[in-house]
Amino acid sequence: MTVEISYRFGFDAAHHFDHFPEGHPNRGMHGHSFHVEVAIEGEPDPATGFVADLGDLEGACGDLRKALDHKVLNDVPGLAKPSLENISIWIWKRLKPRYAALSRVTILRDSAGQSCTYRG
Ligand SMILES: Nc1nc2c(c(=O)[nH]1)N=C([C@H](O)[C@H](O)COP(=O)(O)OP(=O)(O)OP(=O)(O)O)CN2
Ligand SMILES: [Zn+2]
Repeated sequence: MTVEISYRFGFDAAHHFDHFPEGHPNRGMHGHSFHVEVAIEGEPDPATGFVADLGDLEGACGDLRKALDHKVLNDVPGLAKPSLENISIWIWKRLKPRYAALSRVTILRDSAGQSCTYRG
């Protein structure tokens, strides 16, 4: 029986988008609060009952949070264009080698009702 487990974390960060015209609020440096939900799908291991250890996943996400929180996202290596789309892909690339059964990375900007999901 396949189940999906997930872990959610938040971070606050700044970014800017150079493709918007001069004077547009998205062109200048501005900040957001983001939430990220990562999901792993699979069958529970009969020996443990776990698909993956959520404590271990929390640790892996903590490292990513450290790389993003209170940063200018454009300056984070690999995130020159820090859209929701590219942030979700950036997180996927860093978790997938450790979690082969990673099924989804969703990033949400709750305050604006916006989200993006990457499934590989
Ligand atoms: N497809 C995408 N479109 C846009 C993205 C994106 O990541 N993918 N991002 C933006 C900007 O980040 C923009 O700053 C979002 O602004 P807005 O929609 O006005 O949201 P708020 O400023 O209200 O968000 P708060 O965090 O509540 O301040 C634009 N388009
Ligand atoms: Zn923005």
